[in-house]
Amino acid sequence: MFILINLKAYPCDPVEIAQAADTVTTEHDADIAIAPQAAHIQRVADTGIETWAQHVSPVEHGSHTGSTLAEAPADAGATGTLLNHSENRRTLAEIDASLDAADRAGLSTVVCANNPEQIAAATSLGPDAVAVEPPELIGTGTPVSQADPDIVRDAVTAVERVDPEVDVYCGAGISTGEDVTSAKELGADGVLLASGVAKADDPKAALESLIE
Ligand SMILES: O=C(CO)COP(=O)(O)O
Repeated sequence: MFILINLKAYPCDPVEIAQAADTVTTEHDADIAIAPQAAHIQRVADTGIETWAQHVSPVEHGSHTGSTLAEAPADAGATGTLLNHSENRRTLAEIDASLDAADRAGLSTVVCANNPEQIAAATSLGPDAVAVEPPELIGTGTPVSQADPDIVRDAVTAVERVDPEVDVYCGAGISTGEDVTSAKELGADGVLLASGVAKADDPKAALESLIE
């Protein structure tokens, strides 16, 4: 199971979390990546942990002040990017153009979506993976795999119908190894989480509990 940890804009130490994730990854042969703030990508990537951007803009080189050109996080060491997170929703046209930008920069892609219908639409754009995250469960500590298992099952079915090559992740409220196992049993290839690690008093212990 791939475990992608989105640090959002939480007041955490991204390098401390990255170092802990790198240690846990090595000690337990786990598959963990960290998505920090854009300005922290280089320092996080320098720890050796797989590093992702939280978003890249749907632009090429040019007059795009304030945008995140896909090549910038890639140059800083990122190998993938989230797109269309629930807290950063984009139009279908923008997601499509951001996917082109990520491809151009050699970044892997996960397109987030609220429900199986949006997951089907996102899958049709050809990302590497999609992630279903019901917004009402984000940050609650109540795992989607427990509160709404059908949304995960239906997302998996939707992806199989549109493009079985695309991986399916789920997220919202995930914080324990049990949650990760439940997600796997529902057919997910990975999980996306944030507060369970970014807000933990002991991020290393939180990471270890995820892969138990
Ligand atoms: O939005 C999320 C990951 O991108 C999920 O957040 P929580 O893990 O805090 O529920």
